[in-house]
Amino acid sequence: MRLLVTGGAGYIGSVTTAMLLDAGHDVTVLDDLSTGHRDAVPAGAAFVEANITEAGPVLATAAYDGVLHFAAKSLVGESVDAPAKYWGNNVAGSLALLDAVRAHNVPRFVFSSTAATYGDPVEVPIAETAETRPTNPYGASKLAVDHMIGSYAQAYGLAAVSLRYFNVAGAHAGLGERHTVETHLVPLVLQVAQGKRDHVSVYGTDWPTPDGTCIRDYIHIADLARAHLLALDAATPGVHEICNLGNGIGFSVREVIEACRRVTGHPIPAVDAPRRAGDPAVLVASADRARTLLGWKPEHPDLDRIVADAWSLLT
Ligand SMILES: NC(=O)c1ccc[n+]([C@@H]2O[C@H](COP(=O)([O-])OP(=O)(O)OC[C@H]3O[C@@H](n4cnc5c(N)ncnc54)[C@H](O)[C@@H]3O)[C@@H](O)[C@H]2O)c1
Ligand SMILES: O=c1ccn([C@@H]2O[C@H](COP(=O)(O)OP(=O)(O)O[C@H]3O[C@H](CO)[C@H](O)[C@H](O)[C@H]3O)[C@@H](O)[C@H]2O)c(=O)[nH]1
Repeated sequence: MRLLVTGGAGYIGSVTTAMLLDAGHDVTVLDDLSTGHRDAVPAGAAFVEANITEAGPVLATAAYDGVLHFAAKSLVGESVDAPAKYWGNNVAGSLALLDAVRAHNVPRFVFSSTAATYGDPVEVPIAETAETRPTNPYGASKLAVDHMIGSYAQAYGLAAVSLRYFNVAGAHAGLGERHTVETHLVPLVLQVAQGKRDHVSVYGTDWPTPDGTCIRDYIHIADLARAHLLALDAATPGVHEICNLGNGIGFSVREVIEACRRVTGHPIPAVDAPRRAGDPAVLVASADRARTLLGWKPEHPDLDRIVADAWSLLT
C-alpha cells in the first residue's frame, strides 16, 4: 500500500514506519519535527517536513491507500496548562487532515488514541465499551478526534480504526523513546541507571493498590506497532472500530523500578513523592477486541523484556 504516516519522526510513528517498510509498503512520513527527530525517520521512507494541516498537497501527489495518524501533542500536564495547543494541534489539526483524506479519497485511516480517553476507570480491565470520561484536555482532545473519525466513517465511507494505547515502552529496529521533555516512567528510570538523573520519584505511595503505587499496563512498542499493520488490513469501509492495546497485565511503579534494577544491574535510587495530579490508580486494558477483530496477540508481554529492549539502545 502507499501510506502517509503523520508523526513518523516520533517514537511510535518511526517504529511503525520501519515495520511498514519491512512489510513492503511505500511510506511517506509527514512531521513538523516539533517533538520528533529527522534521524528517526527510517531511511526507506520519503519525508515531508510539514504540519498535519498541510497534508492536502502531499495526498494530491499520488493515490494513497491509507493514512496512519500519530502526530499529536501528548503531554498530560502541558495540556492542563496550555489547552489551546491541544485543541489546536490535536483536534483542529486532525480535522484538517481528515478533510484532506476525504478530498483525496484516501480509503483507510488508523488513529493513535489513548487510554486517557477513559479517565479514571470504574472497572478494570477496561473494555472499549467503558464510559469515556477524560480527566485532562489531552484525553479529551483524543476522544474528540475519535468521535470525529466515527462521523467521517459513517458519512463518507472511511474505513477507520482508533487504537487506544495503554503504556507503550521498549525499543525496536534501533528506535526508542527520545522525548526532549520526558514524563514516562520507563525512560526516566533508565536515565537514573545511565547516570543522567540522581533518582526517580515515585508519584504517590498511598494509592489503593497492593504496594500503594499506581498500576499500569506496559506494552512493547513492537507489539503496538504490529497492531497498526493488522488494523490497515481489518479496516472496513464505513466502519469506525476502536481497539484497546495492552497486555491485560498490571505492574506497579515499584515493580517497574525493580524490573529496571534487574535488567540494568544499577541500584536506581527511588524517592517517594506526592501523587501526580490527574493520575488514575490503575489502568489495565482488556484487549479482547484487538485479538478478535485484528487477530492481534502480544509477542513480548514480559516486562523485563520490554525494559531490556529500551536499555539495549542506551548502552
Ligand atoms: N507514548 C505513549 O505511551 C502513548 C500512549 C497513548 C497514545 N499515544 C499517542 O501516540 C502518538 C505518538 O506518540 P509518541 O510517544 O510517539 O509521541 P512523539 O512526540 O514521539 O511523536 C509525535 C510526532 O508528531 C509530530 N507532530 C506533533 N504535532 C504535529 C503537527 N501538528 N504536525 C505534524 N507533526 C506533528 C512530532 O514532531 C513527533 O515527531 C501520539 O498521538 C500520542 O498521543 C502515545
Ligand atoms: O517519574 C515518574 C513518572 C511516572 N511515574 C508514575 O508512573 C506511572 C506511569 O506514568 P507515565 O507518565 O509513564 O504514563 P501514564 O500512565 O501517565 O501515561 C500514559 O497515559 C497517559 C494518559 O493518562 C498518556 O496517554 C501517555 O501518553 C501514556 O503513556 C504513573 O503512575 C506515574 O505517576 C512516577 O511515579 N514517576
